[in-house]
Amino acid sequence: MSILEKILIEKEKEVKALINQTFVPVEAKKITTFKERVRVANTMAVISEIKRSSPSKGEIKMTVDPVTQAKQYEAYGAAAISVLTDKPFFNGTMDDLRAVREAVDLPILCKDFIIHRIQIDQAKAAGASIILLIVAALSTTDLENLYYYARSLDLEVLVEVHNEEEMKTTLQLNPEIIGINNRNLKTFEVNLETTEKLAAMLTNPNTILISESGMKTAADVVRARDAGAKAILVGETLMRADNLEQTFQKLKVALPAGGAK
Ligand SMILES: O=P(O)(O)OC[C@@H](O)[C@@H](O)c1c[nH]c2ccccc12
Repeated sequence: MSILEKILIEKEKEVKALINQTFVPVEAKKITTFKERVRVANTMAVISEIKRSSPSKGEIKMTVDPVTQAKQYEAYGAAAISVLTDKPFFNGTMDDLRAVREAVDLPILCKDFIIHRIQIDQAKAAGASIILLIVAALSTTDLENLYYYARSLDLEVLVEVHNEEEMKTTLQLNPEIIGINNRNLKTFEVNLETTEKLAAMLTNPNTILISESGMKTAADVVRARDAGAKAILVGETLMRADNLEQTFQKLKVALPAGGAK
């Protein structure tokens, strides 16, 4: 059984426990959307992730304080913050997201494996403004239903793909934001060529393309940029950075002039 299959079994259980629960919403904040931030940016937008551990890397930084980390991300110019909220495999919690929401004024991505509307309700109540839909984890019908449900709640949606077939499915939906995950969630293998290969399939020039996972050096980011990415999603490199300010400087490469739409 692949790790993704194992995770999805756990998610089914979590969803059962969530059904019929109501969630107390955090106080509303007026936040500039991720899409708008990307539109005006002239450097690569960095979605900066809070990730204590992962199935592929084990412990990354178990002692991290999500609020302190998020405030630093904001200070050094993150475009959005991604908070892993999955507990069994990534040691995150929805309370992390809630705390980060109160501490910063950036868009927040709820990084989880969403298979049911109730998780979207929960993420929204905790203060997420972006949710993730992983195409590999969903049937086409569920993908569509969850996508339109999230949009109806005014959430931004990051649709994540890893191969050509998933990209084809996603293009039917024509979402505003597509993330290409360089990491295969079934084997954990990371290959930056994935972004280059799948970006070439994009048809709508207004789609915001995000290259996800495995970004370490400025050269990696330049590759993603040259493939058309306007944003990168970075976890481990930021979590392990000794000097976050310098790391952000390195990752925020210039975008081509007039490239930002
Ligand atoms: O730590 P990295 O290699 O910078 O990766 C960040 C992010 O892309 C990765 O955490 C991720 C991408 N898609 C996911 C889906 C579920 C869990 C995690 C992920």
